[in-house]
Amino acid sequence: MADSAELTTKGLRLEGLNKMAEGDRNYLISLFRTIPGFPAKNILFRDFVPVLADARAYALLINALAQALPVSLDDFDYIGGLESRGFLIGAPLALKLGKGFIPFRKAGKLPPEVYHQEYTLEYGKAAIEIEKNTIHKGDRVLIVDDLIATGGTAAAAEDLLKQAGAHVAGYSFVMELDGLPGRRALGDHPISVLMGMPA
Ligand SMILES: O=P(O)(O)OC[C@H]1O[C@H](OP(=O)(O)OP(=O)(O)O)[C@H](O)[C@@H]1O
Ligand SMILES: Nc1ncnc2[nH]cnc12
Repeated sequence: MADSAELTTKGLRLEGLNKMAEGDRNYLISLFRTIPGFPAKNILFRDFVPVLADARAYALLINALAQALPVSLDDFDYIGGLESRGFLIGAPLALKLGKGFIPFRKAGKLPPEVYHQEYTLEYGKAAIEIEKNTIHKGDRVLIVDDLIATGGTAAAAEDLLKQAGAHVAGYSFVMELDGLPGRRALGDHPISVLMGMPA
């Protein structure tokens, strides 16, 4: 496996991050990493964990997501975070926006009763669940995650909400892997991404 490399603005497609002052943006971007060959051969693993360890960068990231919301605050009731990286940004964003947070967990972690949905990842298969008593018919949920690749995880989140008679209000991602059909899996929902990059 090759060494990890710092992300630079070169090669990035800036969307939500365009709104940030250049100095802050370059600082934030310098704390993302790319690890080639992890967790499988031919995968460029895009990693934002170093951002979390840096108080300034973490705050910049959550502020950027709040500035780039794909819908207005009145258009959703909850933020839904996708385990596990989606928790690390979804929960602080929910607190900042004054919304409740719903964890979409990997299968087998939540007590019954749950809604259950299987899906396919860029490098494997998985299933996610939500607790039946945390979500109700008609609820509108803004789904938050660090990254959209194939869109399988984010689409599974919508399938889970449908089982409850609830709705996706929109999707908010930090990173989008360009060249993969992620957005096509999400229909017409409003989507915001902070930046796109090669898959
Ligand atoms: O668009 P997709 O092809 O579905 O891929 C994106 C998903 O993959 C990663 O999560 P992962 O399942 O690796 O779990 P983790 O957050 O627990 O690391 C990432 O955090 C997204 O949730
Ligand atoms: N290339 C990638 N890097 C980080 N997380 C991912 N999840 C799915 N694909 C990924």
